[in-house]
Amino acid sequence: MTTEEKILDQIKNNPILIYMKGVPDAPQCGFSAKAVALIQSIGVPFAWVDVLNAPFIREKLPKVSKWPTFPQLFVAGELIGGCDIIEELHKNGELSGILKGAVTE
Ligand SMILES: N[C@@H](CCC(=O)N[C@@H](CS)C(=O)NCC(=O)O)C(=O)O
Ligand code: FES
Repeated sequence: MTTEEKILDQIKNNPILIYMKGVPDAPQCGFSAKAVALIQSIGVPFAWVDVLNAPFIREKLPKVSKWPTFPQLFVAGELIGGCDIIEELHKNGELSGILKGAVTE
């Protein structure tokens, strides 16, 4: 499997997936820490990939998703965005519905 195929596979098979730096219990960057904390605050199960531990994915994902930075949140196969967008969706009350909708699909 190529790195791109692996990425597409991960996105397809995990209804909520965050590519982040570090792991949810020990994020290695403030942006990833904030993003994952907001997702955790909704209380839905989610998958994660630590790009610091997956250098090929770190290199390839921005080309696949056309999003240059980490974190990157995918819900139901679609890119939602990074930390700023997750924060915005949390503030305007949309994050919960987006995440819960994906889990019960
Ligand atoms: N404003 C961005 C902040 C994220 C960001 O700037 N990430 C940088 C530093 S962690 C990044 O991923 N750079 C590319 C890399 O490290 O591979 C967001 O909303 O997610
Ligand atoms: S690792 Fe330095 S800003 Fe994210």
